[in-house]
Formats: sequence, structure tokens, C-alpha cells
Amino acid sequence: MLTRRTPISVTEAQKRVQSIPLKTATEIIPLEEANHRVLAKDVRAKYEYPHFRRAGMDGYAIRDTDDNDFPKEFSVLGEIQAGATWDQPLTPGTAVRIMTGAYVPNDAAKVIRIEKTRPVDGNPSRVQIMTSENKSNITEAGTDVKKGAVILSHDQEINPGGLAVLRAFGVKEVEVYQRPRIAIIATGTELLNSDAPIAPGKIYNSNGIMLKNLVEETGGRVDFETQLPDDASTIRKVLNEQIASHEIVITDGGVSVGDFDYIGDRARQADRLLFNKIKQRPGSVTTAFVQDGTLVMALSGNPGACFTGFYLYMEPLIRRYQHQSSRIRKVRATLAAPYNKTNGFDRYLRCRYAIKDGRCLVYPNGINRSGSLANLQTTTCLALIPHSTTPMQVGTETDAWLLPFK
Ligand SMILES: Nc1nc2c(c(=O)[nH]1)N[C@H]1C(S)=C(S)[C@@H](COP(=O)(O)OP(=O)(O)OC[C@H]3O[C@@H](n4cnc5c(N)ncnc54)[C@H](O)[C@@H]3O)O[C@H]1N2
Ligand code: MOO
Repeated sequence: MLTRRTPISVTEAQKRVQSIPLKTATEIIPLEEANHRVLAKDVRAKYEYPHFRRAGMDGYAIRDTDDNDFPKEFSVLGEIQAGATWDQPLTPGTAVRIMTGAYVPNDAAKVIRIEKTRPVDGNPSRVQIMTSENKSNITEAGTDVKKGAVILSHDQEINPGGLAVLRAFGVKEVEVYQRPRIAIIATGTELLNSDAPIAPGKIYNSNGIMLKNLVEETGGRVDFETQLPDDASTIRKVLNEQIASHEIVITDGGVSVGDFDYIGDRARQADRLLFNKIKQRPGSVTTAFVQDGTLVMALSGNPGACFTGFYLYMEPLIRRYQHQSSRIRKVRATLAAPYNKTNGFDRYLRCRYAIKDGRCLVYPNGINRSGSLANLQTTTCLALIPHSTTPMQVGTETDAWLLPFK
């Protein structure tokens, strides 16, 4: 059905997507699976760190009262390996051989590095200490972290360094925000299964694998992915089933005004239509609606528009589910190579960027049609070509969005 659609600006469309309420829930997961998950609660230190006085150098531990009149000989009481403890007193004139990371005897005040000592006639129970040290070479208990301090705070995305901090305090499980469950439905009778031979008029579902990986890199969880022929009742049935079981459903294709474009019709009957035309190229057909609390984002089937639509609308939303801001960085940039096309809508041009002398330079990346896909691997940013009747001059400043993962 051909229905007149009212185009809105990209900013307004983004605002509408960003203003939908989200149901975020938390879950407890093993630390081993927590990289890049976002903490839902502060984690506090169960003990101080380090939790014992720790030697920072290999050498000899000595008492404060012996730390004078060098060179002089000491009697060596024994050896403390990392992992061992020591409970004998250090009497005057005695030292203990100690290794980096080892437990320092309570009455030792300093560790003299091995380089500052000499063996005594091959006698391992004696050592000559030649000179003192400016520093103690001992890390006092609690130097790094006090007991009860917040070691990682809520809304922080755990990274490998954070995993190390948590493991150091014996944390085995963490409470994190659930990742939004996302279904991806590609539509089009032209779509072949990946194991079918290529055939005239047919194509592979190249957007499906791209969207799945974009979603997962952003922190979403794709637990349903399919491709459907342009059959109104099948599309309606599968869409309704997935709406019932997902926070977000992404559809791809079938959203313009062709005889077999059913998604737009479905959008117009939804609980809440957010938009069904945007003043942008590529992807003016991008449509979004909310049904039973689930956001359905209908991206264009054209690969360039699908890619751009994901970054403009989905990436910030999936990040918001994780209480995180978008990883796309908006900068001022300079058009560094010609782009001569003009347009009635703002164009989000697929570009590569380079930083030179502190300036961000953007280079149009190959063929920029909505239907072209050869530049998807090498596109590192989107640059704004504002709608105009005259081409944008090389050297003009514009907005650009640096993409993550590239
Ligand atoms: N009469 C009009 N025709 C069109 C309009 C319009 O306003 N009036 N808009 C055009 C614009 S702009 C775009 S963008 C496309 C959008 O079309 P759809 O999003 O409905 O997508 P399809 O028609 O299904 O496919 C477009 C194109 O993309 C290919 N495709 C589809 N799915 C995939 C996939 N999963 N992987 C790779 N490629 C895919 C499909 O074969 C088509 O070539 O509509 C214009 N038409
Ligand atoms: O909406 Mo289409 O603007 O070319 O991708």
C-alpha cells in the first residue's frame, strides 16, 4: 500500500529512539565471562591490597636498627620464597634472604637488593651488605587498595585490566546488566541461503552476517536470526513471535514502497510509530516502531544504508541498554578529497579518516551508493554532506562520526 510518509530529521529520529524507556535487568555471571560486560553494582575490596607486607626486590631483609655502618656482615637466618611466610624474629645482626613478591618478616624495615651485597667465603649462612638503600623496597599492606574501597564501580564496562583487579580480590562472580536480546529478520525473496549456488536475480544475505556481528560487538545478544521471503503472512507471523520474546527486533529490507514491502505497513499499525521516513541518505526509508514494549528497527535492505542505519540508530541504543554511552566519536573534520554529488537530504558519506597535524581529514571511500557494499570493510567514519544544490568544496569543515571496531 502506498502511503505518504512524513520525513523527519536524523537528530529528531535519534532523539525518538533514545527516548524510549528501557527495561534493564541484571544477572550474575562467572568472572571468566565478564569481559566487556557492565557492572550493575559497585564491587568493594574484601581485604586490603597487598594484604601482606611485600618485598619489591630480591635481596636481604634487615631490621631498622641494623640499617647503619655499612659495609658489615650479617648472619643469614634463612630464605623466604614468594608464597611462603616467616614467623621467626630477626635478632640484631641477622638478615633473611628474600625474593620479590615474598612476605616480609614483621620486624624487617628494609630489603637490601642483592646487587648491594657480597657472599662471604662461599658461606651461605653469612652475607656482607655493602651499602644501604634510599627506599625500603617493601610495599606496605594496603598501599594499593584499602579494605572496603570500591575497586570497580557500577556502570563500568569491565575490561581485561578490570578482570585482573577483580580476580586479585578473589571475586568469582559479578552482577552485570543483561545484554538486550535482539532478533534479526532479513526479508527478500531474492535472498539465497549461504550454501546455495549464486543464481540470476538472487543475492546472498550479506546484511544478516554484518548486522549480527555489529550487534554483538556493541553488546547485544543475537539469539534469533533468519531470512524470510517477501510473504506478508510469514513476515507478520515471525515478526510478532520475535516481538513477544525480544527487547529489540531488527528487520532489514522490504521497508520502502514496493509491492512486496510489508514492513512499512506493519509499522503504521503499531502501538507507537516513531518514524517511517528520515531526511537522510542513504537510508531515508529507515523506520522504527514500538510494539508491546519492543522496539522494531526496520533498516533498509540496501547494504550501505543498512550499515549507516545501524550506527546512527542502533549502536547508541544497544549501548544505552548497558548503561553506556555510544562509542561513536563525533568530531569536526575536513573534506580532504572531492565528492561532487549533491542531494536534497543530508548525506552520511562512508569515508576513511586520517589525523594529520591534529586535524581530522576525511576521504570519501569508493562508491557511496546506498546499494553498494564494496567499501564496507574499509569505511572508518561517516562524514556529513549537508543537503545542498552545490557540491561541497574540498577543504570544507563538516561533522564526522568515527566508528568503533575499525
Ligand atoms: N518508488 C520508490 N522506490 C524506492 C524508494 C522510494 O522512495 N520510492 N526508496 C528507495 C530507497 S532510497 C531505498 S534505500 C530502497 C529501500 O528499499 P528496502 O529497504 O525496502 O529494501 P529492499 O527493497 O528489500 O532492498 C533494497 C536492495 O537491497 C538488497 N537487499 C535486501 N536485503 C538484503 C540483504 N539482506 N543483504 C544484502 N542486500 C539486500 C535488495 O536486493 C535490493 O537490491 O528502496 C528504494 N526504492
Ligand atoms: O533510503 Mo535510500 O536513501 O538510498 O538508502
